[in-house]
Formats: sequence, structure tokens, C-alpha cells
Amino acid sequence: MEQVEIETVRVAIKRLDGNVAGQLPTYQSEHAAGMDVYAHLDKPMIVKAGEIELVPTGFAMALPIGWEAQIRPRSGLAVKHGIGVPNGPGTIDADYRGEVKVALINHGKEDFIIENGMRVAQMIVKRVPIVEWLEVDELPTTARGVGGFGHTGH
Ligand SMILES: O=c1ccn([C@H]2C[C@H](O)[C@@H](COP(=O)(O)OP(=O)(O)OP(=O)(O)O)O2)c(=O)[nH]1
Ligand SMILES: [Mg+2]
Repeated sequence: MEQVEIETVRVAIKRLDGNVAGQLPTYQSEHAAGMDVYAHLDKPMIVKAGEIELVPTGFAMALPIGWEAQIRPRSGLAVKHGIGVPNGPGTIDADYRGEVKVALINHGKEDFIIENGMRVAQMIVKRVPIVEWLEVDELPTTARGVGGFGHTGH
């Protein structure tokens, strides 16, 4: 694969009580965009059909200021079992020091069992600019203007 500019970022991560044997998020392939995130459970959890559960991961982190993490669904779980992330992508703020948790929703017809160590979602770490509003009376015009929500056709 062609080597272009690669950016790396160091992020402080902490295993929470009981996560000594647990796994921290890991890339599953050499150039994966997302790191898979593991359920950290004492006993299996059930996400009943049509319901939402919050899955603990056993870690907390300190993202650098100006960065965020996104918790996204795994396609395999979505396609095979109807498992999604209801707040997807979930947002982890740079100032959050609590346990990272994964909200899962079961859109399928069958209850879904989560075992300890199951890869329940994936996490992407991204830069996010801090916005300063510049309030104006008139916005710059564009060809699109106010057209949206299917304005350009199908
Ligand atoms: O999938 C997620 C989404 C959020 N969080 C944690 C980290 C995030 O920084 C915090 C707050 O999330 P968010 O801002 O999305 O939720 P809120 O409802 O606005 O809560 P708050 O008022 O605490 O910001 O919850 C997770 O662990 N997993
Ligand atoms: Mg919030």
C-alpha cells in the first residue's frame, strides 16, 4: 500500500478495576480504521429483541484536547444479528474520564447474548476542531442555497 503521511497520537488509557485480564481496544488488521472494543463482563449480558443495553468495556482514557473518539457499530453484528449503536456514532469527549461504554440496540428478532471479551463495537479516534462562532447578518450565498432534504433528486 502506498505510504502517505501517517499521523499517530498517544492516548493515555487506564484499565479499570477487574480489567487486568481484559483487552484494550485493538486493531484487527494492519490498516484498520477502527479499533475493536471488547465487552468487559462478569457474566454474560442479554440484549433482548427491541431493547437497548449499555455494555461496559473496562477502560477509561484521556484523549488530548481537540480530539474525540467515536463508537461505531460493527457491520458483522449489524448484518448477522441486527445489532446497532443507537447513539451511533457515540461521542467520547476529551474531558471524559469515566468508563467508556457501548450502547447497543437489538433491531433483530432474537435476543442477543454478549459474552465477556466479545467485540461489540469499534472505536475511531479523530481530530475535532474547536469552533468559535462568527455571528453575521448575511451568510455567503451558494448555488444550493436553502435547498436540502432531497432537493437534488434521487
Ligand atoms: O457511546 C458512548 C457515548 C458517550 N459515552 C460517554 C463519553 C462521553 O464523553 C459522555 C457523554 O456523552 P454524550 O455527550 O454523547 O451524552 P450526553 O447525553 O450529552 O451526556 P452529558 O450531558 O454527560 O454530556 O458519555 C460513552 O462512554 N459511550
Ligand atoms: Mg454531552
